[in-house]
Amino acid sequence: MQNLQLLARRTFPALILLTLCLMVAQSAHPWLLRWSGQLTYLPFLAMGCAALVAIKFSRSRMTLYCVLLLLPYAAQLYSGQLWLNPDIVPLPLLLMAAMAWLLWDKDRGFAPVNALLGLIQIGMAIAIALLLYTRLATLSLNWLAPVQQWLYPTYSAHFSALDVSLYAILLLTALLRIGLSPTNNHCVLFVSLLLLPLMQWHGPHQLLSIQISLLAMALLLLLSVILDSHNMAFRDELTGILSRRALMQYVQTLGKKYVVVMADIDHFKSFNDTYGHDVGDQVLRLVASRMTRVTGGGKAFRYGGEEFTLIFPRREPAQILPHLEALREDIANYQMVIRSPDRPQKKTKQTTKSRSKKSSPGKQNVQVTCSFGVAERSSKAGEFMAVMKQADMALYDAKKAGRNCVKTRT
Ligand SMILES: Nc1nc2c(ncn2[C@@H]2O[C@H](COP(=O)(O)OP(=O)(O)OP(=O)(O)O)[C@@H](O)[C@H]2O)c(=O)[nH]1
Repeated sequence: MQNLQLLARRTFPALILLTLCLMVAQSAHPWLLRWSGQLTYLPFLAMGCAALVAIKFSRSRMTLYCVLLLLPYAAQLYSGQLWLNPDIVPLPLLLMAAMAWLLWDKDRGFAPVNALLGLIQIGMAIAIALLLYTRLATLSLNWLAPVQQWLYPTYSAHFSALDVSLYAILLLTALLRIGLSPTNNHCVLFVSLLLLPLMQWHGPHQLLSIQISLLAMALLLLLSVILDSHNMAFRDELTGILSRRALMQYVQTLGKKYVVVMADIDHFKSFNDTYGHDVGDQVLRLVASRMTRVTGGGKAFRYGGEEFTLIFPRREPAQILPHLEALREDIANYQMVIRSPDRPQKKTKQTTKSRSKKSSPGKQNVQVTCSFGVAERSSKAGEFMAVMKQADMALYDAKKAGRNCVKTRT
């Protein structure tokens, strides 16, 4: 479910942009037509820039995608409608097979051996698709009759029923991949795949549509690299929430009134010792996701280790305490379902308040608690670091008071 939400969030804006571009191209506004002659080389330039940035960021797949997307465009410019010749297999379809294959692979970088491996993979994917296509094209595929009927008469000059079926299969495999791993990178690569059927379609203003879509795609590819780099810099890798670096940048924007909360998972060391580091990581992710749901205008960051920082701008401690209590209870009452650790559990003395009970096989329900220390910016503690120190001392008070509670320092 979470994957689907991510997928939709990361794919729809790109799809909408591409659709708008196509609509603009199809409108064939006289102004656009006047400029269309100048657009011939722009897609090469834009995709070339995207490829260079991708190389800089070691995105080997993205670089290959840029090249593969330009191939049918170049073929169209320089050799006419190569793929409409019935003796020749559609080039975009073959390239889509290579791109769908690459989507399942990982970025291999540009070391000569890896680059060679990448090229061999592309060659193999194209060869297999070519073989399949030529074999299937000779068979009588009666079961494709409904597709053929649907194509006739609008699209049959451009796509055979076999083409449409293979495009659909390739798109589904690509969709499955991004469904399983909806990273920014995968989503934008998936959207670029969708341009390939367009390259085979030979309708009105096709060249203009391809040119504008390629320009938009180059922009999207560039944006995805920037977004991913931003995420790497400002999001915590393990939990996905904002990181300490993001916190330090955020505090620059704070006014004169705010509250800082330091939160810490109780007895996390013994939790790690009991269940293993991997389960500890799962718990950190779960606690982090609860922290981000804090109400009352708070913003959550992972400070480091099992410590989190919450910032409440323009608030006083009295205003946020009910929200912190709600968060503390929410975490304490939450039955976290974790995958059982592979390694056998060590018998440890029950110093931890983390309780566990068996649920379904392979899964366990565990509960963890957190302690919170609160401090506000005041004339005594004017600098952010001083306020944070106060919050840290309040956290220490909470630990001393038995944990799973909220303490305030003024
Ligand atoms: N699994 C996992 N453990 C981490 C991570 N970062 C820090 N830790 C562990 O968190 C534990 C922190 O333990 P302590 O600082 O002793 O605190 P505690 O056991 O939570 O005890 P109290 O804070 O006093 O309640 C250490 O065992 C660290 O190894 C992480 O990213 N993943």
